[in-house]
Amino acid sequence: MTLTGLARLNEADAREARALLLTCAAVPRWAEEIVQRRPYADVETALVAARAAAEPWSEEEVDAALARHPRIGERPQGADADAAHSRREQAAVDGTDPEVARRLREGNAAYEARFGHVFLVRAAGRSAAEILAALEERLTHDPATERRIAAEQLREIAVLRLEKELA
Ligand SMILES: NC(=O)NC1=NC(=O)NC1=O
Repeated sequence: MTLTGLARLNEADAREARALLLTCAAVPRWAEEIVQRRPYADVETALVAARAAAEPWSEEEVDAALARHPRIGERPQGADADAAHSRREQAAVDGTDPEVARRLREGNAAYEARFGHVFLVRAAGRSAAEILAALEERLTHDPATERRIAAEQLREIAVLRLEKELA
C-alpha cells in the first residue's frame, strides 16, 4: 500500500518512518524522537515537532548531517532520496552563468578552508546570485557565528524536506 501525505509519517512502520526522516537530516536520534511521538494530528503539528526536536542537535550531530550535503553548485550524484532533495533544492544553481559558477566554486573552497565544513545554505527558493551573496557575506563571519548559522540552515532544510515529503 502506498502511503501519502501525513500517513507516510504516522502510519508507516517505524523503520520506514525513520528512513524518511533521515533523508531530511542525517541525525538518527532526531529521527527516532519524531517517530516515537507519532501520530501527529496534522502536517503543521509534525513540522513544529520536528523543528523543536532539531533545536538540541549536538556539534557531532550537526557535523555528521553537514557531511551529507553536497556543495552548492556540485550537482548531487546518487540515487538516494537525500541526493534527490539536493538536486531539487539546488535546481536554480544548475546552468548558472560561468562567472557565478566560478565564484561559487572559489567561495566554497575558501569557506571550507576557513570553517572546516561545507558551506550550507537553504538553497530552495534562492537564485544562484542570492546563494553567492550569502556565501560571500558569510565568509566574513567568525567561526562561532558561522557554526550557529550553518546549524540553523541545516534545521531549516530538514523541516522543508519533511514538509515536501508529507505534502
Ligand atoms: N551545501 C548546501 O548548502 N547544500 C544544500 N543546500 C540545500 O538546500 N540543499 C543542499 O543540498
